[in-house]
Amino acid sequence: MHVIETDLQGVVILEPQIFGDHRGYFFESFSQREFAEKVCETVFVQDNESKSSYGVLRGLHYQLPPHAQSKLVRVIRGTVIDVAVDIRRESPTFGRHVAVELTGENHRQLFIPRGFAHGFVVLSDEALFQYKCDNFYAPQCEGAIAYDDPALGIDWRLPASDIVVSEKDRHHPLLRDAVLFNGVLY
Ligand SMILES: Cc1cn([C@H]2C[C@H](O)[C@@H](COP(=O)(O)OP(=O)(O)O[C@H]3O[C@H](C)C(=O)[C@H](O)[C@H]3O)O2)c(=O)[nH]c1=O
Repeated sequence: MHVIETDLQGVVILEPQIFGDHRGYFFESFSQREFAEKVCETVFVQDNESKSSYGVLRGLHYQLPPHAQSKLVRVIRGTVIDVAVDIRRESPTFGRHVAVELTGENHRQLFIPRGFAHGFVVLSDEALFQYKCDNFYAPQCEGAIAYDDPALGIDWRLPASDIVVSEKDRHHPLLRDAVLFNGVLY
């Protein structure tokens, strides 16, 4: 597995070693040993899967401490732009984001540590999205910020008219207000 640093400390891209042959391909999609050796010691406790059609945007979500989650995300089929936003108020990269294209072909994964909001948008007709979390779902501690907050400057690569969100994701605060009204994000 090859690890690629990003502009945000701790957010890394993982490129697994793919073994292709006349039958197709094989790769280890996750190894606790290699992850601990090359990324960090964390124990994932929950696997999630979601399927979304073209234009669906899920995010920008996070869980507040003590239920904050690190996530290891990947696309089984399709293409997404996956985004992590630093929401740690004391961080020198507070409010900065990385955006990475994850596809069923490039097999890339993104590790998003605790302290980041996460979301993705689907560029293909459909995307099958799978991810590991190192803390359980805690809806009472869910937080979110507006995916289209101008201060974040995220290029979702689609016309706004193509973006499809849940009713919930239509009404999240700007990061600036979330800091004010959510108190400490982190
Ligand atoms: C996240 C989650 C949801 N659910 C249930 C709750 C709802 O009845 C249903 C759909 O939930 P939601 O609309 O919050 O799903 P997403 O919009 O994909 O939320 C996720 O979107 C972004 C991309 C994230 O990184 C988070 O993991 C998560 O917030 O699944 C569960 O039972 N367990 C869970 O861990």
